[in-house]
Amino acid sequence: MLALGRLLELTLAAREPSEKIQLCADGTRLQWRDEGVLLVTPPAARDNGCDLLLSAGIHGNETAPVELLERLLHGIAAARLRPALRLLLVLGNPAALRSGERYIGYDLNRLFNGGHELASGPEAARAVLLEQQLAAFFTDPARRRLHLDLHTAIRGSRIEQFALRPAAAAAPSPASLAALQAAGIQALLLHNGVSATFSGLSSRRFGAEAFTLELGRARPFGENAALDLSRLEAVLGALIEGRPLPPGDPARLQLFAIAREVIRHTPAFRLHLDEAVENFTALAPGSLLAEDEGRQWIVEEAQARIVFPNPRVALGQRAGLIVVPAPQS
Ligand SMILES: O=C(O)CCC(=O)N[C@@H](CCC(=O)O)C(=O)O
Ligand SMILES: [Zn+2]
Repeated sequence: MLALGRLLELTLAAREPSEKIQLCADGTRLQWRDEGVLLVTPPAARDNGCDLLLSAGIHGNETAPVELLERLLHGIAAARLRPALRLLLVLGNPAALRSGERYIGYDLNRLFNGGHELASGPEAARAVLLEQQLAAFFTDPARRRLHLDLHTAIRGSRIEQFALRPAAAAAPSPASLAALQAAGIQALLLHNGVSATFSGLSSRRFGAEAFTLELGRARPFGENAALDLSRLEAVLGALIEGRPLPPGDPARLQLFAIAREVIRHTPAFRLHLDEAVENFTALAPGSLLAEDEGRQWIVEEAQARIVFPNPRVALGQRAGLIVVPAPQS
């Protein structure tokens, strides 16, 4: 195995490779760009004009997607997978991956699109570095730009695998929706405001078609055997090699809009949901969902469901999303 094929091992050990550039047997070039950031360039004759950013580990306790990227990279390094596009692989938060925590000081996925200006410490520095890496990767406006940021969720979910799309000028393309469905994604949540997330950055600043994928529940390294990511792996393998993707049916994706964000403003914040309540659980109309000093969140929306309920977020951060079904376009 080429040393640069061991991106995860190097990153977890906080080691830099002695050689920063290596060639795979099929002519693919691997370049270590920085800690946890690897650029994969195909031979020019195979390049199909697409720039694909695949990221995982933006949250350090979300390991299944990191293991998935590692498997893909091993395939590339061994020339079993022959890339036909430029690919940037990013392990988002190396320090948090080493400690197995969601984050060290600040949630990295709230620090993009200018969010780092109010923060400090390892995540603020990492957000700046990742923005620079994206600026160096997405340079040619003539190339197709895609970003999939892979996550797992803190809680169980009535819909196990789903995607979130940052607000963007253009509606998601039918081809992308078909690809998501083929990859095992069952639902899509459409953000409606500026997101300080990594996918929000690639969408807003670099015009990439970007999605955050939620791929089951967050567990430590080595404990992900029960999670089946084989459909996503097949789609990513085909995308990387420029092969036709497995067929998918966009009509089978459930669409949701974000009706309201519940924000924890003060230490007095209370969320009136049991710890066992799963993502996409229905919320009873008229019920008191949360309260904070002088504020109440009462469920007003028909067919509302809760996603990412978390009363322990930092002050000023999102403690849950109230989502509602959106019309299929
Ligand atoms: O399970 C949870 O509460 C959070 C899981 C997670 O990390 N989700 C992402 C979603 C990002 C987006 O809205 O695109 C996050 O909270 O950063
Ligand atoms: Zn996450």
